[in-house]
Amino acid sequence: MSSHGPAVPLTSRAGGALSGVAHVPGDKSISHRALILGALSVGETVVTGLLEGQDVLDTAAAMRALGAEATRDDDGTWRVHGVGVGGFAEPARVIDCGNSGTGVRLIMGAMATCPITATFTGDASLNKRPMARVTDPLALFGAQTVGRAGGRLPMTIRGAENPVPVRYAVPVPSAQVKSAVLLAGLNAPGQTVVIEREATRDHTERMLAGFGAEIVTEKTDEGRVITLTGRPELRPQTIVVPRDPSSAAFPVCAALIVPGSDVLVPNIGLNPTRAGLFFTLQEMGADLAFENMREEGGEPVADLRARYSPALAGVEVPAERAASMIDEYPVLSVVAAFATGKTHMPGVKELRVKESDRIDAMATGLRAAGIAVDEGEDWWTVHGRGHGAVPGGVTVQTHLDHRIAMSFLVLGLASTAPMTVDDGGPIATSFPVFGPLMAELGAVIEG
Ligand SMILES: O=C(O)C1=C[C@@H](OP(=O)(O)O)[C@@H](O)[C@H](O)C1
Ligand SMILES: C=C(OP(=O)(O)O)C(=O)O
Repeated sequence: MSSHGPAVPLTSRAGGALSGVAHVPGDKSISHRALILGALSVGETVVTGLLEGQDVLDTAAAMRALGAEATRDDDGTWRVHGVGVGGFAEPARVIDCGNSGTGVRLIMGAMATCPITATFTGDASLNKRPMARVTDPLALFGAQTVGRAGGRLPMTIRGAENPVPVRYAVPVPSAQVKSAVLLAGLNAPGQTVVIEREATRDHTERMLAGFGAEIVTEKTDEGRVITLTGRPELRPQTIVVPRDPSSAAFPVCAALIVPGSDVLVPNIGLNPTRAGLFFTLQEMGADLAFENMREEGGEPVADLRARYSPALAGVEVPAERAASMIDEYPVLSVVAAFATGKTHMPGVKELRVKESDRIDAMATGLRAAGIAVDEGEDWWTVHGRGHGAVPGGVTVQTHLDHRIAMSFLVLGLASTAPMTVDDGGPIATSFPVFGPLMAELGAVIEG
């Protein structure tokens, strides 16, 4: 949906220890992919634990617009009746992906090798984000695109009538670009090869294999070389979506900085291509444990236990870890404010093209809250003040960015004075139960 109604200011304040069990919702990345691959298989895919955030609901609506069925049972189970690889129907209306880069980029990939035309749009944030990174490789398959200047939405894609397979080295570390190319490759006869220098989240590869596609990943000097054989018959699956590590990050980080806290966040997906934040927090001295490590539905899963950590210290976050924690830098920068010393975060240019320019949004808000931040095009450094020494006491702008909103609300739970965000509405895109879940732990967040 392109807009979420009037702005919803929210204020958080220090109100005592956080404790209890936080059941965060399903993984956003896996939820999008479950709907899209379900729509591309023949028969019924059953999904439990799907994230019912607006980003994913917009992808479900898009799958319906393209001819698949996607329905929800009363108990929250989702059923997708797919149309098969290459079977998408031409949508009668513009496809509105709301706030979701993942949704629009993966769907553009999936339709680009079908002989249909579709027009995509999004909200004010999504319509500013770069799409050429996806439409450039899609053109190699034979798709044609007309969009706004700079490769921005709204944008119309005419899918290739006779798609050809592609060999493509992804120029930026992006799972969305990699996934768009692989999904386009599904309906191209022959082998599509995607090469990525830095490993990004591999849910598309894992799930394609689960649906029965022939897909092989080799580690070479060039990086990861992923080869997909086109035109498979995808077999419908039963998918149990693990809980989202990117959402778990918020109660975990809050527990580390609020004195006396002890929080358990169960069943969190810990795919190594997603878990970088938790290792970084441990390096900073966080009291964070992975309990009950196991494998569920092809993904590693654990229960996270986070306790107040009075002696956090700033660290150098290795640039090569960036892709595995790219969405977690905003909340890491909040923890860094409560640590002593500098936390330096290099190799993070991609943060500038998310729902907002996340380096700019966080640096501006942190400075207003009394924390020194240095920044360059692809790095930033937070100068921590330590526990009890973060002033807060300001209103910050969230720029239609859910992670900026949640990060500053976490900061306000431990700063000297309360923090207000101008608009908490976008939180519903990825973590619709953030407010009640944090309240249940004892957090004071008021509208
Ligand atoms: O593939 C995905 O599900 C995602 C990939 C990442 O984006 P990029 O591919 O742009 O890095 C991430 O920021 C986003 O939240 C989800
Ligand atoms: C970057 C994000 O999402 P997307 O790119 O799907 O909008 C995010 O959820 O932090």
